[in-house]
Amino acid sequence: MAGARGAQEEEEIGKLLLSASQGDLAGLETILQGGLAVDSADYDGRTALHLAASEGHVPALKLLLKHKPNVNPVDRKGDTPLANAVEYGHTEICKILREHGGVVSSVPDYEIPISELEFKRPIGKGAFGEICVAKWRGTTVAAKTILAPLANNPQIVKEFIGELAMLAQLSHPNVVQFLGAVTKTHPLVMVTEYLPKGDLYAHMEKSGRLEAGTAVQFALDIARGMNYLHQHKPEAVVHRDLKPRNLLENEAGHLKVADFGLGKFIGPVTTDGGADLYEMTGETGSYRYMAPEVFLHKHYNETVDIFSFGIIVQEMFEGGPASRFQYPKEIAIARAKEGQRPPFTVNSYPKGMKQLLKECWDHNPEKRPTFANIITRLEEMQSAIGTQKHHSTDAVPSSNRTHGCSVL
Ligand SMILES: Nc1ncnc2c1ncn2[C@@H]1O[C@H](COP(=O)(O)OP(=O)(O)OP(=O)(O)O)[C@@H](O)[C@H]1O
Repeated sequence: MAGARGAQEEEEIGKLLLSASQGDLAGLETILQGGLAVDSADYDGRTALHLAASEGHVPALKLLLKHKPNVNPVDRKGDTPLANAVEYGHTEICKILREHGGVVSSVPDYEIPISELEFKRPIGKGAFGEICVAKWRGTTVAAKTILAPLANNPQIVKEFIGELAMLAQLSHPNVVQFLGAVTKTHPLVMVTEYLPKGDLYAHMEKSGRLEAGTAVQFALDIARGMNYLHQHKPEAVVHRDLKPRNLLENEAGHLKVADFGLGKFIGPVTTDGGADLYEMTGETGSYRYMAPEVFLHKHYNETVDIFSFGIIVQEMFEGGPASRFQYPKEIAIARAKEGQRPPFTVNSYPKGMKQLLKECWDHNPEKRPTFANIITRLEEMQSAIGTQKHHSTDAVPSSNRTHGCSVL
C-alpha cells in the first residue's frame, strides 16, 4: 500500500529520484514539467537533490536548482544534500550547493537557542516585526521578533528560513551584520549587530540639511553596501525597501544598510489574503522611496534600489522629504503615473550630483546607473569637495593659522 500519498504519486516520486540518481536530465525535466514538486521525498526523506548530490551529477543538480528547491532538506539520517556531497567527496557539487546557501548540518550554523537571548527593551516596530535590544553571549545585539501575520504563514516562514543561510554568508563594512536566528521555536527571531547611533531618518530629523561632504560620504556608504549586495553570487540580493529608517549609523559615523533581502516578504504586492501588509501594520512610509515599476506591480529587478537611493540622497541635501504633508501613497502614484520627481531647491549639490540623481530615478529602469558606477562618480565628487575645502583653508591668511589650524 502506498499510504496517504497515493500509488501514482509514489510512482512519480520513484521516477524523479531514480532520474536524479542516474543524472538523467530528460527524465527529470519530464517529471518536473508534469507538476511534481521538486522537493518531493521518499519515506526516508531523500529528495532528488540528495541523490544528485550523493552521486555527483553536476548538470542534474543545476537543473534541480533552477526549480528552486529547498537547498537544505533533511533526510531520516539527519543529512542535507551538502552533507552527502561532502561525504562522497564531490567538490564541484559542494561549491554549487554552498553558493546556494547549502549547509552541512541539519542544525544550521546560524541557529540561536532562544534561551541564549536576554531581551532588554523595545527600540522600534516595522512591517516584519518588533525590534528589541538584547544581550547574546555577552554582546549587545538587535533582536527582531517576526510579527504574527508573517510568522503564521507557512509559505512565508519557509521562504524566510530559506533566506537565512544566504544572509549568514554576507559580510561588508556598510551592511548590518546578520548574527543568527531562532527558527526551531516560536516566535521566529532574527539577530543582528546593534547600532546605537540610530537611523538616517532620525539623523535628518535632528540635523536637517546635511553638509555636502557628509551627504556625499553617507551616499558612498549606502552605495558601497548596496553594490556588495547587488554583486552577490549566484543572485543579486535586492533590498526592495531601501529608506532612511533602514540606514543605521555606526560609532564612526558611517552608514550601514539594514533589513536587506527581506523586502520580498512584504510590500504593496498583495498577499494571499489580498491585504497590503504595509497598510495592515500602518506602515506606509516606504511608498516615498518606491520605484514606479514596483508600485505598478510590473516585473522589476535590483534597479528598484537605485531609484530609492536617488530619493534618499536628494532628501539628505534638502533636509527631508519635499512633500512631507502629502500621503506617501499619493506621492507614489504621482511618481509612477505622472512622472513627478523631487525638486532641487538648495545650491549645495556638488557638480554632477543633480545629473546623477536624475539618472537614478529615471522612469526606465534600464537607464539607471549601477551602484558600481555611482561609487566612481561619488568618489570624484568627494575628492572635488576635498580639494575645494583645501583651497578655502589656503585662503585663510597665514597670520591666522597655527600648525594648520585657523585661530579666529
Ligand atoms: N540593528 C539595529 N540597531 C539599532 N537600531 C535598529 C536596528 N535595527 C533597527 N533599528 C531601529 O529600529 C527601528 C525599527 O526597525 P525595523 O527594521 O523593525 O523597522 P523599519 O525599518 O522602520 O520598517 P520595516 O521593517 O518595515 O522596513 C529602525 O528605524 C531603527 O531605528
